Amino acid sequence: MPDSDLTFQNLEELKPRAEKILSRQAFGYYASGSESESTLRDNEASFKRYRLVPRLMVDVSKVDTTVTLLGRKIACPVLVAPMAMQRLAHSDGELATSRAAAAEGIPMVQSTMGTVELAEVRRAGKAGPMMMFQLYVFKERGFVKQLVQHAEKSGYNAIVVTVDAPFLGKREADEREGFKLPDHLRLENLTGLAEAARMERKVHSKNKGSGIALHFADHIDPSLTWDFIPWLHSITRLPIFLKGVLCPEDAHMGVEAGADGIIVSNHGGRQLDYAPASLDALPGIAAAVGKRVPVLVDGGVRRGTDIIKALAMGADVVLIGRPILWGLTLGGESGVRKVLETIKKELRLSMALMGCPSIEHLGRGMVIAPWDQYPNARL
Ligand SMILES: Cc1cc2nc3c(=O)[nH]c(=O)nc-3n(C[C@H](O)[C@H](O)[C@H](O)COP(=O)(O)O)c2cc1C
Ligand SMILES: CCCCC(=O)C(=O)O
Repeated sequence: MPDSDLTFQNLEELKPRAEKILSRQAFGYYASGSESESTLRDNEASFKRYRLVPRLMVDVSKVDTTVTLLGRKIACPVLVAPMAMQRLAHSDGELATSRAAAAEGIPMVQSTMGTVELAEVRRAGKAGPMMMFQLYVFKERGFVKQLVQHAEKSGYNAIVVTVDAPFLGKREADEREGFKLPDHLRLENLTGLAEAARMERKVHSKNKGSGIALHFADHIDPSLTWDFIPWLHSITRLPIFLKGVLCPEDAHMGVEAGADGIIVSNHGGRQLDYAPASLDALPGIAAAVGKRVPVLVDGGVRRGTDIIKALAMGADVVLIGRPILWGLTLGGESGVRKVLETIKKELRLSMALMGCPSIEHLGRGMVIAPWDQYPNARL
């Protein structure tokens, strides 16, 4: 597939361009949310509801976007969100994303459901600051143990357990299109295991409806409870982040159960429709966590100003999902690099315009919610 023209101004213009290149099945799988896609739309819409109040007369001749996560310095407070099946977008798939993220000094989170084997993806990103492995919890715990320990040995620096998916959400585009993984691709982390052969058949199955939803229902454990976290700690030394938290009480229970990080997320609007927009859920969760562990957020981050809003409202780092897949579709490694470069540049300029020479200058007072008063407003 020839790489297309990589002149673009911003991340918001990429989706229609990727749609022209991808198959209907692949675009539907990547772009869609669940049911009426209310949460999917609300993720981006929520960022647009908040306003920023710049501060003036601060020396912003130098702007430092770096932050520290798990003791490692990263180029800016951004991670590449875990996303399955990246070879649907480009033949280099996860390898391209991993190289691009490393070159930009940004950590990638690798999905369990990758189409390149996890150790290869880690090797491709060895020049980067770190990588995390996203875990889906299979009913077969022996398999989970093997997967996690393999990720640890391969050099991943943290485990991200996705806790919002006891079943896959009802994604009607996938049902309509009968979404399956094409025959030339494999879920490479699941091969070589007895269990995997049966799973693979399901993912490629000729059954009507979404192949991945069927796979999920068969093999992912919907009985997961908080005692899973101490068990996971018992089989790995890696820090454990929980992804998919939307309720302050769950954030608190997660930290009590031993989580080393909380990711506020509604899975890009792909799980429970009418779940709150991630940004709206964030302040309550940040308050409940109370700086005991890092708080991350994803869903709808498309602009440098979105990163500023999320950080000012209590996040330490954001994750970016779909725009990475659109960049990968357009131009493989170069496409992903351009996406990350673009948002980094926007972040740097907006920080300067906000009067923030470094990330710790960002605070709640700089963001106005629709229900807040403007500073010193006279009614
Ligand atoms: C195509 C696609 C595949 C995804 N696969 C996974 C996955 O394997 N594991 C996971 O925890 N989240 C997965 N997610 C959710 C993302 O990690 C992230 O929460 C979401 O996409 C962020 O929202 P955004 O796309 O609006 O930036 C996936 C999202 C998309 C769009
Ligand atoms: C079977 C792959 C599921 C990946 C996922 O989490 C998603 O599509 O949202």
